[in-house]
Amino acid sequence: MRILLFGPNGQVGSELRSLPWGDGLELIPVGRNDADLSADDAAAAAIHREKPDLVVNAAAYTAVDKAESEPDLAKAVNADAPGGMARACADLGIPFIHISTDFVFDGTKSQPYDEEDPTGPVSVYGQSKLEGEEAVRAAHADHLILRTAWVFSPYGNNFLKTMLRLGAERDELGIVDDQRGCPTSAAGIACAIRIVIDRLKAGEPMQPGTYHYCGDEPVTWFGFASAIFEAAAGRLPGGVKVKPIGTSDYPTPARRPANSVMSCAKIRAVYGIEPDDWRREVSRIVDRLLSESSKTGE
Ligand SMILES: NC(=O)C1=CN([C@@H]2O[C@H](COP(=O)(O)OP(=O)(O)OC[C@H]3O[C@@H](n4cnc5c(N)ncnc54)[C@H](OP(=O)(O)O)[C@@H]3O)[C@@H](O)[C@H]2O)C=CC1
Ligand SMILES: Cc1cn([C@H]2C[C@H](O)[C@@H](COP(=O)(O)OP(=O)(O)O[C@H]3O[C@@H](C)C(=O)[C@@H](O)[C@H]3O)O2)c(=O)[nH]c1=O
Ligand SMILES: [Mg+2]
Repeated sequence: MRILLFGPNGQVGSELRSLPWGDGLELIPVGRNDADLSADDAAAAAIHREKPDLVVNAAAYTAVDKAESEPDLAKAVNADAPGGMARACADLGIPFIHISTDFVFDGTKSQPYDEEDPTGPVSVYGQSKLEGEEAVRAAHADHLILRTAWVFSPYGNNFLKTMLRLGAERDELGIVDDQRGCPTSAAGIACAIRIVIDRLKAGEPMQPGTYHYCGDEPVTWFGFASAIFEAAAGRLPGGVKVKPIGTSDYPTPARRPANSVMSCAKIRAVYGIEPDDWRREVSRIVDRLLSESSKTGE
């Protein structure tokens, strides 16, 4: 089974590449140099060229604040490109796995969001990702849209790495304590996707549709930061104090949902995939990053 992967150098893409492949599964990475997803039809051309058995899209425009001033680029990468991928997959009659976000919700629900809950993005990024979902659904029935949230990993840009960097530079950090969500390791997302792939390899049809997959325990960004600094305890130069603040104390170009906690009941019921144990993953990744930086003397 040949699997074409868009976004191989992002957080999720890197974790997917680091899984053991072979044994009947071949991963074909298609990076920015092979296909610039802001260009019309680049994605479809790559799919028609490679004729894979499955396409996984881990590429996206993920700079939430910057997207407010680059809406056309965000839409091209997050909406038009996945739509083109889905159409090419439909042409070839192959399944398509796409990743979306908790930021498609407006955050006004007080309970965890289900897959059927109404969407209502409050940012350009969220709107572009929602348009991507809609384009995929319209183009190809045999799709799986995995909505995830608050992704962290040793790779690329993410909140965990930002906290370790700022924590080493500053004595005190104010972190918003009135936005709740579910942190999710990129490794957990890669594992979830791999479970779906292994089922396909075993000859089972995909159970198409939209699924939520995220960390098992909701927190605020302040709670997430606190967990990161607990995991790093005693190992950051100077130490750092984390202070809870309100959204209004930390103005940003993009609005973010106040509650984007998602229920993972559906993916557990259909695929037997358990939510991510994000606290365990935070410890593992903080240990890895701090031991790497102590070796390189950074
Ligand atoms: N990060 C998060 O907190 C969350 C992410 N998600 C979703 O999960 C998925 C994976 O996210 P994550 O791994 O964090 O993303 P990253 O930002 O780490 O990686 C995204 C990848 O997309 C590639 N890409 C961006 N623009 C283009 C382009 N024009 N042409 C080709 N490639 C491009 C980047 O390539 P390059 O390396 O060359 O820049 C990068 O490798 C995305 O769909 C995202 O929306 C959902 C919820 C939370
Ligand atoms: C750096 C920093 C951020 N914050 C706040 C701002 C914001 O509300 C929150 C998180 O900031 P970030 O910019 O790191 O996170 P952000 O890029 O908004 O994260 C989002 O990315 C996209 C791609 C998604 O799909 C979402 O699920 C989510 O993970 O923390 C502070 O309060 N203090 C700080 O010092
Ligand atoms: Mg960010």
